Amino acid sequence: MPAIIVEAVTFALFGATGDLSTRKLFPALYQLDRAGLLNEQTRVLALAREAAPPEAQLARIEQAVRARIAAEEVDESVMQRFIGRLDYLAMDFRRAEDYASLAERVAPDRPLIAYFATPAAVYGAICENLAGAGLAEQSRVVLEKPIGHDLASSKVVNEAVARFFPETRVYRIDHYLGKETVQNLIALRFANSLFETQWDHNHISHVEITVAETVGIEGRWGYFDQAGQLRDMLQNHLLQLLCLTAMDPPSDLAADSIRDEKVKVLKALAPITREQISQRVVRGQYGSGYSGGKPVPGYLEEENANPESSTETFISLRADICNWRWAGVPFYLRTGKRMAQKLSQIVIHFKEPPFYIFAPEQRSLITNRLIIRLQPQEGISLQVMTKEQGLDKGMHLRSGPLQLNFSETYKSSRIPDAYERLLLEVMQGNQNLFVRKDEIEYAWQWCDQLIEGWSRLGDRPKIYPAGSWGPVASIALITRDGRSWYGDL
Ligand SMILES: NC(=O)C1=CN([C@@H]2O[C@H](COP(=O)(O)OP(=O)(O)OC[C@H]3O[C@@H](n4cnc5c(N)ncnc54)[C@H](OP(=O)(O)O)[C@@H]3O)[C@@H](O)[C@H]2O)C=CC1
Ligand SMILES: O=C1O[C@H](COP(=O)(O)O)[C@@H](O)[C@H](O)[C@H]1O
Repeated sequence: MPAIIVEAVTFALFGATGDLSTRKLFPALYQLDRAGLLNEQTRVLALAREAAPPEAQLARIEQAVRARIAAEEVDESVMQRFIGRLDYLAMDFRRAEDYASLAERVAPDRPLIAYFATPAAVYGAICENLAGAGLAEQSRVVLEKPIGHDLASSKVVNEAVARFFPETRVYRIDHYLGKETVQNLIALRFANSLFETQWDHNHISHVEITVAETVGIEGRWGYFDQAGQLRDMLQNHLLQLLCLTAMDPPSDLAADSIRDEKVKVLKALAPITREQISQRVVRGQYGSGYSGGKPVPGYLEEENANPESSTETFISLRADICNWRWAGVPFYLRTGKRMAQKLSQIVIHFKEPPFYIFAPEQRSLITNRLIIRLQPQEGISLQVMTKEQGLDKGMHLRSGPLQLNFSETYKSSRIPDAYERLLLEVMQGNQNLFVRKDEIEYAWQWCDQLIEGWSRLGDRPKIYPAGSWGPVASIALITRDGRSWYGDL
């Protein structure tokens, strides 16, 4: 029996035939049902434009769920219960008159969770039409990223939503915040005095945040080419990871206490001037190469590609946080598609001890690092120095890990997908893992200066082979500071 009691809601999924709903949201809802975390009375309304018979749509959803969960996770009785909660309604989200049929299906006495798995351009119309149908008061709205493509356009989206919904009922998704290991950052930092007392410029020399993917752009060229890796990944996921790593301790776990601290970090990010861009930021684009041992095309050779595109599929940069805690501690961020390995990790590099007493030739060995692995093999590893074993060894140092691999250590618990956690939090009315309007806007403000700098400089991305760690210039970026990216093979 689950310890959590979740109230009954009507869950309206706008964009139910889309990629995100099919691959992530319906499977996540099924998993919540399987875990006993959907109230018996909860109903799911699948909404999209396609005028297919509801039975056909429900069969399609069932098929999609089965295809995306492990065989041992298919429980036929849960599947029947889950499908029994669903209803499909064909509507055009921009047409106010289509909302009358929606309103008939919404229980008046329960929260309505309106999840917008549609392009952001439709968010404003959905909000207005929900309000027009008298559904706004009971609704929590969930907005998918990206919110806009720069500061100005994100304000337009946020303002369109704010006309009908107060911030306390707006849930902006950044799915990285739903990942177990990302939430663990809060536990690691603030439930262990061991780390928090070391968490500043006195003890830490630099921090690396890597989110490397092996996938290319493939069928998503149209969307991705308008965005690029800065907008698709850095503006949201990497800056959120930076905030959670760098923020001061919140006074409690209330959503706004955490979000206030994250905003302070974003406000303290040093601008990167046009003169600094070439030294501090590297843009890359993958050329042809190998992925998983197979040859793969370059970005410009993907289906429907514009061969002139200068959109980046990789970015690395050095960020500096201008505050007391982080003065002089660079944060090196990098993220890219078609890289050598799928790997998301935060590496905290601690400073050398203040006085050195061991053999001089061993000095370069001395290093303490905390590695927070988000994916794959979620876990935490602390590299510490010890003495080599044996009578013949003398005081020879070696570096070894204190390791916590979550799936090995906590064998009984499956690691839930980020969307399962986030859907559950919305149903509970908890905004901790969602991004507030000002966070989005400060993050855009910082990214806009980079976009503007590149455009003024006429910067073109540097080509890197698919299956590598990005352009050589990215290695130079960190080597210039006498450091190297941790763990690149
Ligand atoms: N796919 C992903 O992995 C991720 C997606 N996102 C975000 O999630 C959102 C959805 O993305 P994705 O699923 O890929 O997009 P899709 O284009 O695959 O799906 C969009 C859905 O919205 C429906 N829709 C759009 N406009 C209307 C309308 N006026 N009336 C009725 N239905 C409409 C579409 O129906 P129809 O086909 O009939 O147009 C479709 O069901 C986007 O904001 C995206 O940025 C964020 C992170 C990852
Ligand atoms: O938001 C996005 O995230 C995915 C990567 O997510 P992950 O959970 O697999 O790390 C990325 O591929 C996609 O381009 C981006 O829109």
